[in-house]
Amino acid sequence: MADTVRWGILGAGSMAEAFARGLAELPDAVVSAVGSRSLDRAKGLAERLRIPKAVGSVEELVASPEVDLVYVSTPNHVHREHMVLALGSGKPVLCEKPFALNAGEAREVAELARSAGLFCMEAMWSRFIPCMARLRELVRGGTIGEVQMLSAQMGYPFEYRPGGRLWDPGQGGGVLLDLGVYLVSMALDLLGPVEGVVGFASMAESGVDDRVGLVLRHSGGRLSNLSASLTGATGNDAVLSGSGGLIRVAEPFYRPERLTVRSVSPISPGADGSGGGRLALLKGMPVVRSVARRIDPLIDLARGGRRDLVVPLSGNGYQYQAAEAMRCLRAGETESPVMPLDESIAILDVLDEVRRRWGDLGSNP
Ligand SMILES: NC(=O)C1=CN([C@@H]2O[C@H](COP(=O)(O)OP(=O)(O)OC[C@H]3O[C@@H](n4cnc5c(N)ncnc54)[C@H](OP(=O)(O)O)[C@@H]3O)[C@@H](O)[C@H]2O)C=CC1
Ligand SMILES: O=C1CO[C@H](CO)[C@@H](O)[C@@H]1O
Repeated sequence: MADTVRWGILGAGSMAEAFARGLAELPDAVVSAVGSRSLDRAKGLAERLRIPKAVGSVEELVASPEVDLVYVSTPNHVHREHMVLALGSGKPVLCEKPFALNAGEAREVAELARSAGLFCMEAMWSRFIPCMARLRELVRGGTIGEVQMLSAQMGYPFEYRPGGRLWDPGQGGGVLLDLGVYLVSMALDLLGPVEGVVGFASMAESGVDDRVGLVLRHSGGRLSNLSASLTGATGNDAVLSGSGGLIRVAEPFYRPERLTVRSVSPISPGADGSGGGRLALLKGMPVVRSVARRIDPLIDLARGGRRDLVVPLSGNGYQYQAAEAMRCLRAGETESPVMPLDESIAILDVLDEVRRRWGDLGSNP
């Protein structure tokens, strides 16, 4: 492999452009070709970003000899087909989220990539943002004790456009596949494998899910409480709770630059329920005991302290996942340890189960 990795971008829409702009942060990456169904659209992007080659079909793009690595940024319903074409042409692949429409499709692609010995990864860019790497370090280092729960939300009031990719069931639209995928990815990343899931949704007129609420049960009794919306604003932040404190991941949690860590020491109620070990402290305070009991957790927060950690990102943040794909390619690794194929399959297993249960629970029309 030459020093510079030559990317071929499949799709010429908004994400294709954002990804190409992100790549500009990497001195050892170039975009050598872009392809879309419409040659004009591919040419438009090529002109704007000075990409040397534009083609008007998926087949031409994946067959291009000047492409080392294909980035798939077409709509969800064609991810499987486009990855199969790229891998079939002997090209490693980075594919936009969601990796596929369901876990069955994801397993098929994973098998193909593995049997061909080619690199393949879902472009779950949030996992590669430096602040998220720092969060994983904190969690593994026991900063908040035993990690027990995640609460996260993601939502924006998108304009309702029935033919658009978000709203069209035929293109794999819906909030679960567009935004829910980030929430479930984060939950799996931080709390481990999922053993059970329940969820409710509201449905848009077009037939896609436009709001969802999920509870995931992870191994060891850990829980995630997740919600997503295509119709309204949410906090877009996340809180990870542990036996010894909590970490707040600042908005937007999928591309964060700040973590707030709060330590909370254990509350051990005495025989009289007055706060036990805190008694000495409480006694010194000019408050009655019943009030002290109520503010005990707040005292703990104040004593444990609060730390803000700022971990800035550069550019638009899409380059970090690309850098990992390039590292893997050079190292001869066919999967990234940060986002292996089994993780993409596990995410879709959860999304499949939620969708299956909606029917079971009769929560939707
Ligand atoms: N990581 C992130 O932050 C984001 C990720 N995404 C993901 O990126 C993907 C694309 O989204 P976005 O860029 O917004 O979508 P756009 O509609 O803006 O672009 C889609 C592109 O795919 C092409 N295309 C559509 N259908 C086909 C087909 N059947 N065969 C070949 N090309 C096709 C279109 O070109 P043509 O007109 O020529 O067909 C167009 O260039 C989605 O999977 C989405 O989930 C999206 C936004 C943000
Ligand atoms: O992946 C995504 C990231 O966030 C966007 C909202 O800002 C989504 O619409 C998009 O699909």
